[in-house]
Amino acid sequence: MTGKTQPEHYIIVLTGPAGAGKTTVQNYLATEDGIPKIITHTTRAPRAHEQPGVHYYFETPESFAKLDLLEAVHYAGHQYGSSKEGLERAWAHHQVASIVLDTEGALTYRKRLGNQAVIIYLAVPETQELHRRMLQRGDSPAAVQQRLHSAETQRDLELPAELKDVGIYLPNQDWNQTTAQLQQIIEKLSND
Ligand SMILES: Nc1ncnc2c1ncn2[C@@H]1O[C@H](COP(=O)(O)OP(=O)(O)OP(=O)(O)O)[C@@H](O)[C@H]1O
Ligand SMILES: Nc1nc2c(ncn2[C@@H]2O[C@H](COP(=O)(O)O)[C@@H](O)[C@H]2O)c(=O)[nH]1
Repeated sequence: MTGKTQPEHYIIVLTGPAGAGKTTVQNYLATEDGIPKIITHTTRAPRAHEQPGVHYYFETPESFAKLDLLEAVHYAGHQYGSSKEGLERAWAHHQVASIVLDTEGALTYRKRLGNQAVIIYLAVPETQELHRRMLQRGDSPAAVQQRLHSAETQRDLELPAELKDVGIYLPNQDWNQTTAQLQQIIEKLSND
């Protein structure tokens, strides 16, 4: 026995409105810091570039109903959910993992995991910029309109009041500034 305590495990929860850059940041953390991504489940159809098991596990409403999920939400007409098994698999080999969630999911993770859930809210204040980014990503104009007008995207334009004291508010406009702030957060977690 060395008396040394085990390092804490963390889950970086990337949240914010549609098009804010959550997936882009998740990919960056995987490439730059070797932080594994937790793949979630959805009933929505894959986008042109998306592959099953890489971007999402794509489900039918029937297969989704059979999953054992840590949390699940409805977002813009589709179901999304994340499994406890996915988190445990990532934590078996890594101290830190990441997941992309809407703000409702972020709240659930915080309530269930406390300080182990590190909430990063990616902020892009101008709706026009979100619109531009989704079009640039290849979404159809109709899909962008539907997404931006959904109650969930409107809600996620702000960090929820319950997360104001615990979430990290990270404006994602200048990419160099975003990555500099991300590296500070990762360094702090690694030293814990
Ligand atoms: N700082 C940035 N400046 C300019 N464009 C950016 C920036 N960050 C991300 N993007 C671009 O914005 C688009 C949307 O990013 P991304 O798909 O990561 O958003 P998201 O938050 O995951 O969206 P959704 O919730 O709809 O899946 C992408 O084309 C991405 O390259
Ligand atoms: N609460 C959860 N939210 C999730 C999950 N997987 C993704 N998401 C969020 O849904 C919206 C829409 O995603 P999109 O890929 O269709 O643009 C976005 O905010 C994601 O962060 C999940 O398992 N649980």
